[in-house]
This record gives sequence, C-alpha cells and structure tokens, in this order.
Amino acid sequence: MTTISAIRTAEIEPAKVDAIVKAVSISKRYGDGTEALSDVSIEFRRGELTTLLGPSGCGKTTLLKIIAGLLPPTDGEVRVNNKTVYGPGPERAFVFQDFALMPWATVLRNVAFGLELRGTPKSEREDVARRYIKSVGLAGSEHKFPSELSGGMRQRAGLARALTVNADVLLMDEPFSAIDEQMRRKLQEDLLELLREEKKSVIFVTHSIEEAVYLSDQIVLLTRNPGRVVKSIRPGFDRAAGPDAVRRDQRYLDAVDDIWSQLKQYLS
Ligand SMILES: Nc1ncnc2c1ncn2[C@@H]1O[C@H](COP(=O)(O)OP(=O)(O)OP(=O)(O)O)[C@@H](O)[C@H]1O
Repeated sequence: MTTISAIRTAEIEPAKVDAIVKAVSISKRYGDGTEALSDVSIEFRRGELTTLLGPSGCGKTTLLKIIAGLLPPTDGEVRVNNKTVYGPGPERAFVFQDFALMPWATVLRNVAFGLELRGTPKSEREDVARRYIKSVGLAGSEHKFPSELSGGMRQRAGLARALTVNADVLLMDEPFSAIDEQMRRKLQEDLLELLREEKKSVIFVTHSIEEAVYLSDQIVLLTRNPGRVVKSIRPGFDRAAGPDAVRRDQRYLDAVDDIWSQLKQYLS
C-alpha cells in the first residue's frame, strides 16, 4: 500500500533531467590574461531552448564556441550525450551572428555546404537543402547570391544550413540581432515551429530580455569579470495561447521584470 509519506517523497523528488549538453566547471582564460569564464556549470536539456543572457563581455560567445568545440576550455569540460567534446562534431551546428554565408555561392550551395563538407553526393545534398530552404520560407531564392538577399533572408539561409546537417544541437549566436522588429518576430515564430517539428535542442545567445523570455524553456543569467552563472530561470508559461497573448501574460511580464532587476545591478 502506498503511504502518504511515500507519495510526498515521490512528488518532491526531482525528475531525472535528460541533459544533451553539459558544461562542467568551465573556466576560460585567454592568452592576454582575460578571464572570460570562471567555473561555469550548466545543463542543457534535450529538446529545449536555453538562452545565455548577460551584459556584454560576460562570456556568452566564448561559452558557445567552447560547446561547439571551436575553442578549448582552460579548465572543465563539455559533454554532449555524455561524451567529452574535443572539437567540432556532427551533432552540433553553429549559426553565426554574421550568418557566415559564402558570398560567391548561391543559397542552394551555401545551404548544402555542411553536407558537401561531409562528402554527401551532389543530388542528395541538394534535395535535402531544397527541403530546408522551403521550410524556412526561402523557396524561389535557391539561385540567388547572399548579396541579393535581405538581412532576414540571409538569416533564414544560415538557419537552413544548420538544419540541413541534421545536428541535434543548434548553437545560435545572436541570430536575430541585425534584423528589424517585424522580421525578428516572424523568425522567432518560425524557430519555435521548427523546434516543435524537428525536436532540436538549442543554445541561444541574445541581448534581448524579451526575446530570451519569449523563446526560452531555460534562461541562464551570466555576469562578467569573470563570466559566472548568476541564476537559472525557467519561465514555464504555455505558448499555445499564441504570441500576442503570451506577451500580455503576467508570468511573461514578471519574468522580464525579474531578469531586468537581476541584470541591472551588473551594468554599472
Ligand atoms: N580572442 C580573445 N582574446 C582575448 N580576450 C577575448 C577574446 N575573445 C573574447 N575575449 C574577452 O573575453 C570576454 C568575454 O567575451 P565574449 O565575446 O565571450 O563575451 P560576450 O558575452 O559574448 O560579449 P557580447 O555580448 O559583447 O558579444 C571579454 O572580456 C572579451 O573581451
């Protein structure tokens, strides 16, 4: 027979967290002595969007590059699916702030590039690329060059390229920072829909508190000199009500206020 105390214990026992990426006691000191990160530990859950948020210089990009395997930590380690990271890997894809599209290649070639690097045959990689070009709303632009695209379209191409390699983890460094507000909101909706469909795990960097609260399952607040974790927040509201209702939801507004009051003390 189940006793009340047994039920209580079961209720308060923390659910087992399925972390796809773990940053374990990461410190990073650059060659000039700058201490960018100090003892940073974060668990990034599978299928969730986690945002790194904090003032300029708190080490957000440094941490993203360490998770990507583009930069070694000075101390600590990153584990992806419980395996220590020693460099870039197929389960992680980086979406750069400046889109990093090759200016001399068409949208189709750019989007298919990750698969080209892996040696996937041309017709196969172009089929996959066309599918993702369509899913990010760029159908018809396959043969355009990056210079012929708007900022929002370039960002969509960058996202399509990251999706094409079928990585489980998308690392996105301020992907929507150079885009006007209307396009930013559209891309946020597109990203949430893609996450629902493709079941990706996303590690996202932004300067926008509103964007972080709107998009995230988890928000990790960092401070600088050296970069450290201040707090981790899970806003936990239901997005099913739609974007306008969410932005009026008291829990959304409270989370924005809470984060702002935490961060402003580190801005002076
Ligand atoms: N290659 C480098 N060599 C030396 N110091 C560096 C290097 N890259 C970054 N830093 C320093 O490390 C710290 C963290 O930088 P990082 O770019 O990771 O911060 P950030 O939070 O992403 O900043 P921002 O929000 O402005 O993009 C800063 O003090 C920065 O000047």
